Amino acid sequence: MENGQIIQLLAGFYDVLTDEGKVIRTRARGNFRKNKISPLVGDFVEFKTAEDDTGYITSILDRKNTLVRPPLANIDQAIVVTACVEPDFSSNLLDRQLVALEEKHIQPQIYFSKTDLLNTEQVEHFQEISDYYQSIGYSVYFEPDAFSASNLKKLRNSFKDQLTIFMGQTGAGKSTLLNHIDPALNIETGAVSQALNRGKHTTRKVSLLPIDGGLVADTPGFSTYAVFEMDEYELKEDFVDFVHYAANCQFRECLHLNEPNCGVKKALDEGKILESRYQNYLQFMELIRAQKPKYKQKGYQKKTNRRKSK
Ligand SMILES: Nc1nc2c(ncn2[C@@H]2O[C@H](COP(=O)(O)OP(=O)(O)OP(=O)(O)O)[C@@H](O)[C@H]2O)c(=O)[nH]1
Ligand SMILES: [Zn+2]
Repeated sequence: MENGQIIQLLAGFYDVLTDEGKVIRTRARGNFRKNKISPLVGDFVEFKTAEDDTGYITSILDRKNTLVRPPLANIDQAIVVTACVEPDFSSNLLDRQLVALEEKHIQPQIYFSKTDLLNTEQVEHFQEISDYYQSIGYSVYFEPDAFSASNLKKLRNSFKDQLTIFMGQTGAGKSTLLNHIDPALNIETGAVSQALNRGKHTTRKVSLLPIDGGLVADTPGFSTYAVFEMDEYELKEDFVDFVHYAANCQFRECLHLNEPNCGVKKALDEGKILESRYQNYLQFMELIRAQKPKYKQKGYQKKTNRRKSK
C-alpha cells in the first residue's frame, strides 16, 4: 500500500503524487462508484501498484474540505487577489471571500494588485486597509510593485506543504500573478483571457502544479460569492476580528446586532473594528436570513457528503 495525493484527473485516470515525489497513473477501484464517492483532485489516497506499474486507488482519506468549482479537495490556503483599482476595490467583495474561506477552513492571504496605479493619497488609504487586515491575522501583500521580488518571495515561501488556490474577481490579476510565479505557465492574461476562466457554466478541469514544495491549483476557485453557505451563528465566527471582542458580550448567543452590552459594538464605537467590516457583516446577515430555506437544504447535502467520504 502506498500513499499519495491526486494532482490531476484525465480521462478516468488519476495521477497520484507519492510521498517520494513520483507521479503514478491510477484508476479508482469499482467500489467507489457503488458508494457514489468519486475521487477528487486534492484527495489523499491509498493505492496499490500492479506488476505492469499501473496503480489503482483503494481508499480515499477523510477530506478537510471540498470545492465544487473547481472540483477540489483538501484546500489549505487561498490567495485572494484583490485589485486596488481597475476594477475598483470593494471591501464587500473582499469580506465575502474571506468569510467563505473561513467557513471552509481555508486560510486566506490578501494579495493587492495594481498598486502601481495608485496616487499618494490612495496609497495611504490602502495602507490603512492593509494594516487592519494584517492586524487581525491575515497575511497581506501590499507593495508599490505588486510583483516585486520580495512580494513574490514571501508568497512562494508560503506554498510549502500547502494546497494553494487563487481567487479574486475577473481582471484582478490572478493569471498575471501566476505567470510571475512561474513564467513557464504562460497563461493568457487580459480581457480576453480564457486559460483561467473557462466559462462559468462548464465544468472546469483542474490540475495541481508542484511549486516550491507545495501544490498550486491552476484554476481559480469560487467564481461566485452570491450564496452564503452558513447560518448567522457561523457567520459571526467567520469574522475573525469579532471573535476576540465577543468575549465581552453580555449574552453568549449575541449576534452583535441590537443586543445590550455587546462587546463587538463597543469595540466598533471605540474604533477598534473597521467600520466597513461591521457594515458588511450586517449586510451578509440580512442576506443569510433571506436565503435561509435554501441554506438548510445545502447544509443537509454538505453533511451527507461529509459522512459519505468517511
Ligand atoms: N498596472 C497593472 N496591471 C495589472 C496588474 N495585475 C494585472 N494587471 C493587468 O490587468 C489585466 C487583467 O489581469 P489578469 O491577470 O488577466 O486578471 P485575472 O484575474 O486572471 O482575470 P480573469 O482571467 O478574467 O479572471 C491584464 O491586462 C493585466 O496585465 C498590476 O499589478 N498592475
Ligand atoms: Zn455582541
